[in-house]
Amino acid sequence: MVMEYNVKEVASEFPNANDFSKISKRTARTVDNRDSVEPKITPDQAVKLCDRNFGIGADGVIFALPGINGTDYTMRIFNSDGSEPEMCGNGVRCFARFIAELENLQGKQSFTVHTGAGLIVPEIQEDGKVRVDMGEPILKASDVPTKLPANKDQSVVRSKLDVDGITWNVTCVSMGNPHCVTFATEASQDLQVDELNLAEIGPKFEHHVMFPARTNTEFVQVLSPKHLKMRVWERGAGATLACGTGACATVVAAVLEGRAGRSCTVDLPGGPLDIEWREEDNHIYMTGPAEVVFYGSIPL
Ligand SMILES: N[C@H](CCC[C@H](N)C(=O)O)C(=O)O
Repeated sequence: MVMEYNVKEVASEFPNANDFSKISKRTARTVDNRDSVEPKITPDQAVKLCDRNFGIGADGVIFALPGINGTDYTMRIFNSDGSEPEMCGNGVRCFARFIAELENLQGKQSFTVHTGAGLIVPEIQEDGKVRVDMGEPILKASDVPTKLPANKDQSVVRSKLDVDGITWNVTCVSMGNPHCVTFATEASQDLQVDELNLAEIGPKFEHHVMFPARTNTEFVQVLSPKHLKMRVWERGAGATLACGTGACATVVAAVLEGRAGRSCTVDLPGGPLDIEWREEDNHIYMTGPAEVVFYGSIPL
């Protein structure tokens, strides 16, 4: 027997199930899961929710669960293909805004959130933007993970990667989830990111044998040492309009390759993010918007 649930009923069933969308143009649905340690919808249902033709449409589904080991909350994510990543940078800004709405909090707020990438601390600022302590980047090749041989200490920096006959220069960074960042191919030292066919090359990076957990891939153009332009093909979601962990990985890669400073604005198709890789604590801080733009419903 198929249990037909209209998402509104699901919402009424879970009175706080809500839809937070278009966070920095990365759309995410956030589910109030504070009363249960297991996600209230399955990965298959998340795929249905995310479907842009027969569902509401999103890049992923985020769950606000009870905290672990003293954190305020736990965040879990299902990508639009149903896979579960360790972390979602734009998603954690959705999460913070969602919690503030649920708990009717006003003004400056910060939360401790347990994630697959460890402790993450989003803070809603007076101007409404959300600043997130994204923790430290993970650079050890085997921890990204990548099978590419380390070529700078234990990390992969501006290394060669053959993708379907084209040699790309890549730097590999984990923000809890894997990222392959490229600024150039052997033949073209400066990418014109708007000219790239992401649908064609994205999956070849995502499923490349050198990335045993698949990878998110960022294609980057350096506009200045403080200003980068990036397009992303996301693991489990495809081409999205923004990727928070990807923007953080991009700045780390730019610093490691000597292309930019530690504080940059990263322009994504969905809007800019301000990223700082702070030398004092080696943490990365991401600042960007978070807003509700529409609600939807779907029978599950
Ligand atoms: N697709 C990503 C998860 C979402 C991360 C990204 N959208 C972000 O905002 O950080 C992955 O599988 O690692």
